[in-house]
Amino acid sequence: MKDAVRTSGLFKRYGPQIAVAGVDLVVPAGSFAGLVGPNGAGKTTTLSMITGLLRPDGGHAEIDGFHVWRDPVAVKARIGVLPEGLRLFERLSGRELLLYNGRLRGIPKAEVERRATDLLQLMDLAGAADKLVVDYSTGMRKKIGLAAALLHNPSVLFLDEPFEGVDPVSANTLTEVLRAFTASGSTVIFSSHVMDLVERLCDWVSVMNGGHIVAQGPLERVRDGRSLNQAFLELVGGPQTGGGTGLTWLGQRDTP
Ligand SMILES: Nc1ncnc2c1ncn2[C@@H]1O[C@H](COP(=O)(O)OP(=O)(O)OP(=O)(O)O)[C@@H](O)[C@H]1O
Repeated sequence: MKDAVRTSGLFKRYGPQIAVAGVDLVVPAGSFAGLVGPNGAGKTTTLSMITGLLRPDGGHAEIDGFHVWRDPVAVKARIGVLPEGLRLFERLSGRELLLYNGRLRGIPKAEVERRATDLLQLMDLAGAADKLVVDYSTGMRKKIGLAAALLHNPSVLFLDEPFEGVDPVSANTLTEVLRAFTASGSTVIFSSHVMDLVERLCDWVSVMNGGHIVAQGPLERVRDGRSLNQAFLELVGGPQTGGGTGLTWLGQRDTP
């Protein structure tokens, strides 16, 4: 199977802090892939380097066989990105935001209008299409961000924590959209801390810890007969507290 994403020795350092320590990430085309890891594992830094938002200090990354830093235009035409801390044009309405993004991507006006209407409908945002983005809720922002990332029909979609702050109904809508997207042969890669969600959605998992990939492959192989949560805890090694929190004062009350 062709790989949608392949990195080799990807490396990034911030001063003395090594954020990504030589990552070989592989995601086969058509996968619904989860990138998981504890806080500070290097997930966002890795995704930023693969999507061309951050220049690596070493190693390289390919998308659909195109080199991210040598062939940025070909890569950017193929990817959709929903980054962490999404910045949107707040003074545009949801519809205007999509039309603007589509025109920037070079899609003819009539076609952008058709796609924008379809996506607003699908994301349950048709009623808020003419409302300014600044007045959108967190979940609505995620949905319009995802619509903008899908508008040009990318072959690989990168999502950093797409379900954070999203209510269960909207999460269900996002899930259905993403499932339909991968069913058509496209690839989704998303970072998440929610193991149940990754276990439910993904057929491929990469686990990061301390800037390294510590496990990677089909979900069943990474789980290896355990729940993904258990596998994750064993792989990244939870804190050794002997079963307690060590906070002997927590919950203590002086009796009057
Ligand atoms: N701009 C920056 N300057 C300095 N250090 C940074 C910067 N960005 C990230 N780091 C450091 O790099 C490491 C990896 O961070 P990163 O945000 O990639 O982790 P993450 O896995 O996405 O974490 P989380 O799950 O908490 O979002 C962390 O130790 C972080 O402090």
